[in-house]
Amino acid sequence: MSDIDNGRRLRAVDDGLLRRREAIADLGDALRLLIENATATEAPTEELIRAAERIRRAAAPLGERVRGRFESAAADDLLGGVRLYNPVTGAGSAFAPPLEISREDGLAVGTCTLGLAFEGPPSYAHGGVSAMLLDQMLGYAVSVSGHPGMTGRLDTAYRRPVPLHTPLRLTAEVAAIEGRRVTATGTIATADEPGEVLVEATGVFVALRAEQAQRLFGPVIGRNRESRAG
Ligand SMILES: CCCCCCCCCC(=O)SCCNC(=O)CCNC(=O)[C@H](O)C(C)(C)COP(=O)(O)OP(=O)(O)OC[C@H]1O[C@@H](n2cnc3c(N)ncnc32)[C@H](O)[C@@H]1OP(=O)(O)O
Repeated sequence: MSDIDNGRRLRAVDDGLLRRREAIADLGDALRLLIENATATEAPTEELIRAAERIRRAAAPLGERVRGRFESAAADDLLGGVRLYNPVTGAGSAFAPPLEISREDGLAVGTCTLGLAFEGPPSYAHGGVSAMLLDQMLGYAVSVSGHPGMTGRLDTAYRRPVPLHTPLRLTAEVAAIEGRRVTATGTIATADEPGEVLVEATGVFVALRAEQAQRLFGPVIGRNRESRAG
């Protein structure tokens, strides 16, 4: 194959992957709308019955070709950090708020707005959801510090309830690196009052030894490499 043909082939692969990722994000948006509306709805009972039937019909074709536990999604790039179905940040996840994270002067900063699907105490976020957001924020800060690890411990202090339907601002940063242990801290506040901390967390992340990483993730990473090569 000539270089030109090869270049065209690679561009076609890139265009196909890009299109699939956009389609996954669009499906994720539709699912998140469905979940929020299904949680907030006060529509008549007959409408709920019809909706359940329509949703089952829409889900069926998606279930015809599915991946197993040890296969990463075709549109993901595990080693490149692209995880479209991450339950906190994934654009394709029906479950994710989704949380968007960026870096500002060495600080990880996250933004999201939680809907009624995340309600714990009436009109406020469930405490487990706050812990989930902070686990991701701290894990991100630890990962971009160049010392990735798994959460060994996550301590959360709930100072004030986290309001729903309110833009939130989250932060995280690495506080200490001691051998395989990395300690990170983070906060949740509203975007309007970033100085008033609603929830704060301290997490200890532990870097895996090579044999641990191989034992836990070997089957998935091996398949990911094979599919990239193919
Ligand atoms: C851009 C990408 C962003 C990605 C963000 C992802 C965020 C999400 C992250 C997660 O949610 S990870 C999933 C939840 N976590 C787990 O499932 C971890 C389950 N636990 C384990 O697999 C093991 O317990 C663990 C790997 C954490 C530690 O086991 P080891 O056998 O390697 O620990 P070891 O006993 O050798 O201890 C190593 C060091 O870590 C310390 N350590 C271990 N477990 C600890 C713990 N739980 N708390 C505090 N320190 C801990 C331990 O004291 C020791 O410190 P020193 O080296 O200073 O002596």
